Amino acid sequence: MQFAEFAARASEMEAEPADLATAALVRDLFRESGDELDTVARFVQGRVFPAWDSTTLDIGPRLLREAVARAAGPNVTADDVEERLAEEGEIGAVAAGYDFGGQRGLAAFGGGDGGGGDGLTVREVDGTLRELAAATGSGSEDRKLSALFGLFNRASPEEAKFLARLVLSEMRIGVGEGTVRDAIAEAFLVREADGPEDGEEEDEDGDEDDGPLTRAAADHLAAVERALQVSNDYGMVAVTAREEGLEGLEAVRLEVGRPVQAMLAQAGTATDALEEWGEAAVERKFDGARVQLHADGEAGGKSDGDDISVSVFSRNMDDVTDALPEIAEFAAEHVDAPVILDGEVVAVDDDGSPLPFQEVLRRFRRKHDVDRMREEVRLELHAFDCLHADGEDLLDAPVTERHARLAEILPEDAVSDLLVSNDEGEIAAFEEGSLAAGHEGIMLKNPDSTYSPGDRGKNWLKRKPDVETVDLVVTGAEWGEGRRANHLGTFLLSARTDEGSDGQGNGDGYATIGKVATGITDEELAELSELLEPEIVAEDGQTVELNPSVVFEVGYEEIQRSPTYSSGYALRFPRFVAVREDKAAADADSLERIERLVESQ
Ligand SMILES: Nc1ncnc2c1ncn2[C@@H]1O[C@H](COP(=O)(O)OP(=O)(O)OP(=O)(O)O)[C@@H](O)[C@H]1O
Repeated sequence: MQFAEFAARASEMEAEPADLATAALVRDLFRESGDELDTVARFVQGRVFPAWDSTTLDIGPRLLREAVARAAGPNVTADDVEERLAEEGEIGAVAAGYDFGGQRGLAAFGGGDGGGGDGLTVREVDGTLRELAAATGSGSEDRKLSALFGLFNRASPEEAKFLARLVLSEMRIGVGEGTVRDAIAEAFLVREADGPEDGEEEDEDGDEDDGPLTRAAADHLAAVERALQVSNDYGMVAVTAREEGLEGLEAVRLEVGRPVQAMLAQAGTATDALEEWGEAAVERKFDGARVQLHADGEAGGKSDGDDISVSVFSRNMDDVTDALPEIAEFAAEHVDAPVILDGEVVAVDDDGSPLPFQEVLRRFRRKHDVDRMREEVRLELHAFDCLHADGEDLLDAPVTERHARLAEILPEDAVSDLLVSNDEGEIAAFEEGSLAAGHEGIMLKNPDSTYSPGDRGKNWLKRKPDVETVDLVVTGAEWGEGRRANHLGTFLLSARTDEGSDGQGNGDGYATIGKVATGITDEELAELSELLEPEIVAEDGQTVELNPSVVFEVGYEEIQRSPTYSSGYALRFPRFVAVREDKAAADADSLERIERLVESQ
């Protein structure tokens, strides 16, 4: 498929306000994507790699601006691009405003169709971006720049628009995960289930989708959803649906080495839990960072441990194996068959008492000096779930069975204690013991519930007595003054507003709610500046606008209604607690949660 064709379809999606009609456009695109279906299914979501793969292009807005400037011709500088960005508000529109094709190079000799002359293909764009992601070490920035320049130089304005957005992983075409899921089902499954559809073309206004789904259609949608949950690979699932239908989708299994999304919790109490389920599976809530352990070994047989290879993934499915060698070593030592385990890594002091979770995050971030850090911050694994053991997927097994499998795999002190009880008093005593031991609180789980990846449902409740903090996205900042002049000093915080819509953070997905400047040491300020500077999208005097990517945990005294910020709320006495390295912008707290917090004040 020509990239120009893909860009034209993306433009149609961008112009289409109705979700159903957008899904129909995606469906049609998928049906016509041929060999490039897997890539197209990722591109529509602004992804080059599958969701489980933590490889990134590692191209910040600054590098992209430079590439755009270079392709736009000798008279255009990165500063000019930045200026236009301040006017247009987003890089796709800026890129579409330059006439790359006519400038120079191959395109000038190609067909005279405004720059798409020597036809970029979807495959070629994908290949180049993948190569560019693999570039590391000295000179890699230059190589990235020239590879990007090469792409833009051959792009028409429409192609440039979506290329720029793809590079920043933000397509802004209203296509979220749900849309892609529906489009896969509709493109390759639902039609069969609903019987032959002669007048398909006439149905394109989306009317056909208005009625309730037929049973078969609902089952097909569920099969796609399930395959996606298990694999986190939209490209592979689309191709499987097309090539192997329902049966193929049902055969998609967990794979050791391919992380799945973590199951999440809501806040709740023992009373809530017992009312709902009759009894609860209660565990300590460890105050650390979530990890998923994948150990590969000989299925079915006890190996001697030498041929076990272990990967450790963070809550965002980033590979953190190298930063946490002792966790991988621990697993390699104890595991002798393929497993996928879920748990929490906690930092402990010399007596084994838990330290605040910020200490763990210092380890997660670490790329250099891992050995020294290993001495400084001791880590312990507390595993609480088992998703796969020895060739068997356990997602559909109940909590109690999964826990029992876990207890067979790891030594007792690495496995969370589990109390199954219907007695509030007994649960309260367990909670007290948990807090006395320095843990954060307790987790209450529905003993019969299955493991639903990525779901913040009602089957896991968390209970912690501490004052609430909120996790907010940093969307802006101000340069400091005096001795802090070289650092970003005051940070603008936003809550997510996209919950339930396209889930992608597209468009105006964030609403401001306050600024934080206190609670930050000089050393932290320097680190924060380093972290945030590459995310600067626009600057105006002291103020900078940031690409929403870094999440702060922030304490506060109260949340008030306020016209100052776009959320309609303001944090009173906000205090920086930590960077939530384990969270992406999409995991930050939503405005809906803020509203709930306001109600409960
Ligand atoms: N026994 C346990 N079972 C499940 N999760 C646990 C347990 N102990 C600690 N946790 C941690 O608690 C989290 C559950 O809360 P939630 O899903 O809301 O994540 P979160 O947003 O990181 O919350 P928090 O900031 O409260 O840790 C899990 O992600 C996990 O990191």
